Amino acid sequence: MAAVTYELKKTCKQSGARLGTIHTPHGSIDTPMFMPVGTLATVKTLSPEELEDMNAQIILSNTYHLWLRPGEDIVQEAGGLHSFMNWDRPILTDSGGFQVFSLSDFRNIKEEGVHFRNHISGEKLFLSPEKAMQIQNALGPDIMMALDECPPYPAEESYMKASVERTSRWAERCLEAHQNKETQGLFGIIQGGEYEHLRKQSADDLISLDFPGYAIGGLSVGEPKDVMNRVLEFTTPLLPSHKPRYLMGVGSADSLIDGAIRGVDMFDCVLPTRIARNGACMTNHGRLVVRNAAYARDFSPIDRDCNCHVCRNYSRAYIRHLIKSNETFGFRLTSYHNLYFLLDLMKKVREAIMEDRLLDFREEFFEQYGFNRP
Ligand SMILES: C=CCOC(=O)Nc1nc2cc3[nH]c(NC)nc3cc2c(=O)[nH]1
Repeated sequence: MAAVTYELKKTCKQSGARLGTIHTPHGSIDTPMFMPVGTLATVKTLSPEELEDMNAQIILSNTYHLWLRPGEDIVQEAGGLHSFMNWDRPILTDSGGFQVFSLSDFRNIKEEGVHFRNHISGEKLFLSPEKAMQIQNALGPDIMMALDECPPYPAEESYMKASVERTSRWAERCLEAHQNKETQGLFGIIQGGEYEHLRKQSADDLISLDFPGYAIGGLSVGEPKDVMNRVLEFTTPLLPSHKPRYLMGVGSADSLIDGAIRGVDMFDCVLPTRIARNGACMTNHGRLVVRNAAYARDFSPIDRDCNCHVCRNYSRAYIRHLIKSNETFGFRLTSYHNLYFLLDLMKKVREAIMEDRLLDFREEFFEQYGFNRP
């Protein structure tokens, strides 16, 4: 029995969107869905109980970061990530190092793997497909990601072609090195940049390896949104409809809706918790920077149309005061609200697909949120 399976439940009549359920050893996940990011085995400032309260179905953690701190051996001795962080729902690990790999000064990609610097100590490190699998097998997530190269944007077509071919060879090496096939699913990552024929080549290579799910990589790396949407338009149809599709690193409200419309099932992004720590909040009426002086005497909730615990119990004035005072509780309140907002948005997206009205929902949401119309 495969560790991770996907059940396609309904295809939207208005668009390429679909409803499904991903079954994993730690539970099932209704899609399309958003994954809160817990880089160092914690979704910053929030407890597992709070994540369950807001109906987070799955969270993401980072291979590279946990390899460095505390080390996958310690997590393994704790019984794996679920025991270590007291989270008994599904977990997905990605590299989390794509910034390090692509941005670090000393970064050298060879056939055997990637050489780069530890972003904390500066010491030289080496990560191969086999090492990435050994770390993830030790961490014990329900879904692991094959090691790939995420080229910078833009990239020369010749560079991208060579990179896609190496990523396909690395994907095969990851499959060979995979130890716990019965309890951990391994997803392949499609690359190819904005080149349609390279996306096809990458998809064909990885589909032939029969992964239980596929990620669309190489996006949300600085390209304009219309480029991302165009790449999704011709890439998602290349992927099997009976397997999940995961768009890596995407998490703004408009991109989640536009990705779902194009057939994406899974999303992750640090955006909601990262901007929260800067005192910025996602609301149904656009972004609200609650630390601004304008809110000093504003005793209304962050978002009058949000039903979360924070919006029902705390005011903008109070949260602004905490953020300005650098009070941890302030960051907890903005982080809780932002994650709730995106998880609730994906619930509304699933409902809209069920009622075959996702494009209408997009119009309404974009209008209310103030996104410039297409
Ligand atoms: C164990 C190794 C598993 O390898 C990976 O996780 N690889 C990988 N991660 C990404 C992360 C991204 N975040 C964004 N934007 C914020 N774009 C991303 C693109 C990629 C990508 O193309 N590949």
